Amino acid sequence: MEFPQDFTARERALLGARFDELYAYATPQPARGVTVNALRCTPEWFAQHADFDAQPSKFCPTAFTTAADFRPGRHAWHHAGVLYAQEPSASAPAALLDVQPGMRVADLCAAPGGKTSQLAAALQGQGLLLANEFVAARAEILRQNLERMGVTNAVITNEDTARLAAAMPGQFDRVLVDAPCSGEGMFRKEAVAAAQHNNALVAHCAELGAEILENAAALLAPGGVLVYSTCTFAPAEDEGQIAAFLAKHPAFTLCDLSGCGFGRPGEANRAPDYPDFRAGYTRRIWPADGGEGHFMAKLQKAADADAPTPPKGKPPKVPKAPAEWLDFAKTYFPALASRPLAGAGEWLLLPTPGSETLNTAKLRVVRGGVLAGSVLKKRFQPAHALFMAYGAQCTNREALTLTDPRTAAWLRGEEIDAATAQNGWCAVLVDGFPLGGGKVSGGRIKNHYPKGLRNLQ
Ligand SMILES: C[S@@+](CC[C@H](N)C(=O)[O-])C[C@H]1O[C@@H](n2cnc3c(N)ncnc32)[C@H](O)[C@@H]1O
Repeated sequence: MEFPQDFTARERALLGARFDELYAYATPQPARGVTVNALRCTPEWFAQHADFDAQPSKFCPTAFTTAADFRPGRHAWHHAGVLYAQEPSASAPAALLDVQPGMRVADLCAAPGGKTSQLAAALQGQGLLLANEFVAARAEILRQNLERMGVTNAVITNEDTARLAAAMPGQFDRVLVDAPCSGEGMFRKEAVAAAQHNNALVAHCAELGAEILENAAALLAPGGVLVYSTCTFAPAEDEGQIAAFLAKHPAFTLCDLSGCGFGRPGEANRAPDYPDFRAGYTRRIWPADGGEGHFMAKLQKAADADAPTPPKGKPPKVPKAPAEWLDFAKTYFPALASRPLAGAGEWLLLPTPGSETLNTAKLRVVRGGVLAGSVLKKRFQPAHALFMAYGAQCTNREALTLTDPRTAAWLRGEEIDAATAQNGWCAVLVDGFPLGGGKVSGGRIKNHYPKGLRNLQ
């Protein structure tokens, strides 16, 4: 691997003879893996039933390494949100945040959503997840991924983190900052990362990361925990960033990650201006450790830190549930019939429970719950998202398996035979995991799997 010159000069100066040891990749090909969605199954169930080679990763209990030529995006379990293609070391930061069901969690740099999916899985559908992405097109990809993973309690925003901090100060128990970075850990995976790399990019990313970290600190409740991560090695974005932040914020303490079971401690000569900084409490994954490269730090806000009063938002108007929805829900999803609905343009939305307590009125909200469907010509037309979130609870189901040829046909967008589903709407499932919905008539299921998501291979 040919590294950029500026990078090699800096790292050789910092590491001396250790450069060749730490930058010797542990695998000949870039590491590949999948992270299992605990909203769908346990890692144990996945390990027993996967029909491809998957070895547990040391970086996170729900992550697995896969063969270099495995294409997760073509697997039916990918479509069913059972797994998320994620380089194994990228699974480490979200797991460090120690998210528990019922918490309020914010992921500030969320797209495409690998770590957000892990946070959602840790919440187990209880509590609230604010998933923010600054770049609009990427926020749309984030939405699609969270829909596929069956996340029911996320509010997805497309915002500058400063606007989030102003609207919701002190509101979150956990905050993840997976900062936009100079990507030195991407050199081997993406040639463009090496081609675009220069010292000015590092300085720009360090500045942006510092801004986002400030806003993350403001969003965090007293006693709350923040994880900051990058996929780069640059001191200004890693140890230097965290040391400078701590020097400015006495209400925060650095948590010791040395017991995390992977990687190596952060390095003091990467924050030389801060002799009191405990660099060894932060964590690095070097190429020699089996990942492409990650840095992470965990910070806790003092329990007696000032708790700002957030500005009050207006409670949203709750429209009367249309009869078409109520009839549909009572027939196919009885547990949802009593849930409040919100309007989203021509669509009806099952709002994220608790989201009314967030002051999002002036924010760009991409999605604040699960799209239920729309009323067309006095008939309720269910959304794909409804089946992906609640398909396993649908009263009318067609159960497929990985080896059933109807599974591939369904994902190609074809009509399939119904073996168990009765006339009307039905959820289609593979191994019990949702693959969208269809409409049964005369023993055939008309395919409503969205065209843009079909697996045409
Ligand atoms: C390292 S990536 C996040 C990867 C993601 N956490 C995951 O696990 O899938 C950093 C993200 O930060 C976003 N970003 C860019 N500028 C930003 C800004 N000013 N504020 C917040 N996020 C920004 C990028 O678009 C990118 O999606």
